[in-house]
Amino acid sequence: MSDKTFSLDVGNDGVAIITMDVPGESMNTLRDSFAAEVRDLLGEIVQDSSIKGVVFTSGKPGSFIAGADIAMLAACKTTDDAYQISRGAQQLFNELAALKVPVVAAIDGPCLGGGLELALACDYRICSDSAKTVLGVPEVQLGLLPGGGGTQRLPRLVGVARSLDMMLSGRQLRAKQAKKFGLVEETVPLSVLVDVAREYALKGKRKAVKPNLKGAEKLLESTAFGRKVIFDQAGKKVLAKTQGNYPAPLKIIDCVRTGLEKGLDAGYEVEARHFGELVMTPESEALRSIFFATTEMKKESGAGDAKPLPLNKVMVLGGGLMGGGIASVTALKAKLPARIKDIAEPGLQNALAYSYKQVDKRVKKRQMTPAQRDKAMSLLSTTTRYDGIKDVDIVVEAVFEDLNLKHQMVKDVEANCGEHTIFASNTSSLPIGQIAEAASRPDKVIGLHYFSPVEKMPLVEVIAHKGTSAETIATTVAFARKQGKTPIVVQDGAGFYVNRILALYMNEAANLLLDGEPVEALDKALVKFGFPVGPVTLLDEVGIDVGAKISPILESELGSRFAAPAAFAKLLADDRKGRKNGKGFYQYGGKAKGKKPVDESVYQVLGIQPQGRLSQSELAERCVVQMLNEAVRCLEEGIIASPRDGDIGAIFGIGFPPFLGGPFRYIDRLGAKSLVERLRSYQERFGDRFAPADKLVAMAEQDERFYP
Ligand SMILES: C[C@H](O)CC(=O)SCCNC(=O)CCNC(=O)[C@H](O)C(C)(C)COP(=O)(O)OP(=O)(O)OC[C@H]1O[C@@H](n2cnc3c(N)ncnc32)[C@H](O)[C@@H]1OP(=O)(O)O
Repeated sequence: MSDKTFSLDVGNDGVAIITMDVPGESMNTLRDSFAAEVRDLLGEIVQDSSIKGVVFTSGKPGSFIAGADIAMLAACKTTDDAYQISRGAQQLFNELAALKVPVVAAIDGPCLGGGLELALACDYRICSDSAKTVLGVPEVQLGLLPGGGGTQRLPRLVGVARSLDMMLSGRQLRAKQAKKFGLVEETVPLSVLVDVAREYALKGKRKAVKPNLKGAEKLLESTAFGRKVIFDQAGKKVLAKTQGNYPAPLKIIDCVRTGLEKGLDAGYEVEARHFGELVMTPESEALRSIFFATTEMKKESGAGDAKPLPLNKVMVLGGGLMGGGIASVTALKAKLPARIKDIAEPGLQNALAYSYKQVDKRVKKRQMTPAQRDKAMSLLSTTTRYDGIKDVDIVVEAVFEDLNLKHQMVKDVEANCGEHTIFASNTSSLPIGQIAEAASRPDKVIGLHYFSPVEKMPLVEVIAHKGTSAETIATTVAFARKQGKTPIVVQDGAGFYVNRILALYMNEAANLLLDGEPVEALDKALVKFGFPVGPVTLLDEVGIDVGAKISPILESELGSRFAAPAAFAKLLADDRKGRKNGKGFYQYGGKAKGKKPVDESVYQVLGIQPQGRLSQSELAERCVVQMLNEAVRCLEEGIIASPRDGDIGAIFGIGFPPFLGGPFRYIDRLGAKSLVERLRSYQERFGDRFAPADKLVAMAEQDERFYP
């Protein structure tokens, strides 16, 4: 194996092919140490007068370049280290762009971040139409900005508004969309990719780069005033979305603006400066940690060396919202046949309609063809009886939260399915060990807890009870992954991990409400803190009745700190269930989308006078410290295996602010000692529900951290 990353091959037609293939890696990423090798090749090209054009391609099938090596960025010790990386990339790409002969990027697979910036420095970009081909600048999701000249080249190629959309969202465009955006010249089948790129390489140097804009878009972008409107709007949108918690987006806007107002040199300089600053921020460190954690988790079986069993056929019990969602991701994402069973036809029709809606949405967005939709739907079948299921590999039950009913399901499945069939329960509150008591093969019983809406929420908890076999765990983890989920394996116990930490946070919000803090003030405070929605909105969404059902289970299993405030019973007595029956903390009558007004009559029902006394930060802190403390208890009790799993679980399951990196990273940032002090001061004022976890106290005494 060659120890070189780049090779040069000049064809008889005078086209030189540069192939990038980082030795020993599954994916190409860019490192500053490659610069010398690339410069040597560029020197050779300049020297060779027979070369008429260059094609830049990858030697790894299905992987162009996934961006700069994130580990290299994480290793930066100072702002200047990161500034130099950005400057180095800009210079190298400028040298590539300055070649006298045309350069064409032939793209197959991910072309992201620095990879796209390299492609942008080429005269032409041709990409394959393969499903793996995606183009984008996802740096913002790492708390960064495109630091290889992307903030300057992208707006000049696709326009200001489109480039801001790409850079501020970090979204990845598929081949067709990339063509529409003017990002690539052509999308072609992989088999002819390099041939077409060769033809472009012989076309001559590209003269001018101009975005392909029409109508109002063109008009707006062609004047300084119009561009100012775009920047101002983007800035406002960013602040509303990020609540000022993420520094990268505003810096991205600044780079684009500077470059367009003051010229390329000023633009490159500000890009590198901001890039250097961002790499060293705690927000970027936290966001990078999520990338490292999820990449690591993709390789884990969830049960040591255990290997997953093959999965060919799935059954879903219950055609409700959860069952429908589970069947839908099984067919659509995992591409496995799923048989849905319900006691009555209407449930089955609902489940099918639900799945159809999901796939049809994708057809409307042109992410799928009608034929692909029909193929996905053909994987779903329905039944009201246990028939045609002898060979199913896994049954996911999503019926009512009733232990007797679940016991019956276990028995039915054992009687009708094969010896190897796994019984996975989507319970959100019942201990899996109790469900397994009805099983003659308890090693095949496991929990598989999805979050609603199933197709959107990325997390699942895989819950092993004491008797679950390692093979069952590994198979269930593999199944969840096929469905596009990030699974964390947790131990059995009331509320498992996610609902357990969420319950205490929600209870504290309820306590604050009963102390007279207004509904909007609470929701605003936690949204400002970084959660996607506030706790009161969340309770309305989840259902006040659902919360009321779970609380007593948690209280009896885990202790009085889980007791829901007694006054909440009055809400149910007033038939307030939340959004589902149009009656909760907010009003749901109006047709208008967006923010709903608070239903002020709720204060009367609860017997309180709303009167905001506490600051936003105190409101947020009181709820959040409860969540942090309980997360530590879960680690202490072995409910979660590691701080990493606890962080990913909270971010993907609840929307814990990603820029804080999860509860455990956030505790490290606060310091265990300072958290214990805050908890103790609340404990003195409000009682033992704030008593700090033993592990936290011990860590505070030893001045320890969860992460090195
Ligand atoms: C100066 C520049 O502007 C700065 C930058 O470019 S910052 C980087 C921007 N790029 C990104 O954020 C892309 C990050 N990568 C991804 O999103 C995904 O890996 C992907 C969509 C490319 C592929 O996903 P998937 O097929 O599921 O493969 P995945 O398991 O994630 O990755 C495969 C391998 O590539 C590695 N990898 C992918 N992108 C990487 C990156 N940018 N840096 C370091 N390693 C990377 C992964 O760690 C993994 O390594 P392993 O095989 O040793 O575990």
